[in-house]
Amino acid sequence: ARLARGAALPGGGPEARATRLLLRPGSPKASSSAKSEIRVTGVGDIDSFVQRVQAEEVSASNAPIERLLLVTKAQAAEAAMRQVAPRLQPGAVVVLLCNGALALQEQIGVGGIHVVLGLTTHGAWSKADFDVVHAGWGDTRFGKVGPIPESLYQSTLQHLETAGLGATDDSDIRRSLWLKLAANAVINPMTALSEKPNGFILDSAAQSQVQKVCQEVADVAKAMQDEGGSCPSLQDMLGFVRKTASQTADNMSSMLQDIRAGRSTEIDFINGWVAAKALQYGIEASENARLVAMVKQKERMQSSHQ
Ligand SMILES: CC(C)(CO)[C@@H](O)C(=O)[O-]
Repeated sequence: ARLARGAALPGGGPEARATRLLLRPGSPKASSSAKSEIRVTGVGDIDSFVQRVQAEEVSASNAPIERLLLVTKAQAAEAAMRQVAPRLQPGAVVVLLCNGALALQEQIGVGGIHVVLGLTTHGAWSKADFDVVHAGWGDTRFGKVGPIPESLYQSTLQHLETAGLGATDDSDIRRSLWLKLAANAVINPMTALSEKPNGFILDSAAQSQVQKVCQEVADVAKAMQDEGGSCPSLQDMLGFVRKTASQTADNMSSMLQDIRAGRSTEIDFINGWVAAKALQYGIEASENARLVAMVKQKERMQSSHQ
């Protein structure tokens, strides 16, 4: 197996290591009979497996939380943090593994906790509740963004490894998050608007728009360089965007999935954040702003048809 899964863990067995999945209050998933496992079906040579979980509403318990992996949609992250905040132990570690992590990091402020930022470029979609298709192989990495005791950080990485997420430590996570933001700023709105899989952005007809969006993201990254981390160049961003699109060529981006399901999208935390930062720094970002307007218009049209 390319990833070590909970089911294969030594000592304690899968039961002892089941991941606790906290669902939002009133989630219909909490009453599902399938809630003790997540079935993951790999496409092509990607492994299929079953991950044991213990799913319950966040309000079902007051048990203190020492380590939290936040994997909500970007627009749901702030509310989720408010719901778990009373349970977070002083010195707890919150690992943010959401699209738009650079934007969220500014928004999510709970005193007395350590934040670790993560990113993943794996392509996946949900067939049904607790039933996921792993459609494109990618990379998952984590990094420190503030002071955190080294032993606590290392043990958090160990937990993430044990849970099967891989534990690549990225010493320049902000740089990697800028690359990921460029991939999301290009792939997500362009595939949502064209209703095509991720490979669409590799078409020659898409190149001038890809270039414009990346140029604006690179300009904002450069302007914000003083806020920490090194800054990827435009060429680095273009290379990363194309690599991600070819690794996940047949996958439907999360934004296209949201549009098709009549849900709100993460556009405000991706292109919307780039456009807002550009305004703040007096930089031109009209292509990102245009994509925000078009995706919002499509969101409204789709939700009125649901
Ligand atoms: C990497 C990515 C673009 C793959 O589809 C994913 O982050 C997504 O869909 O949001």
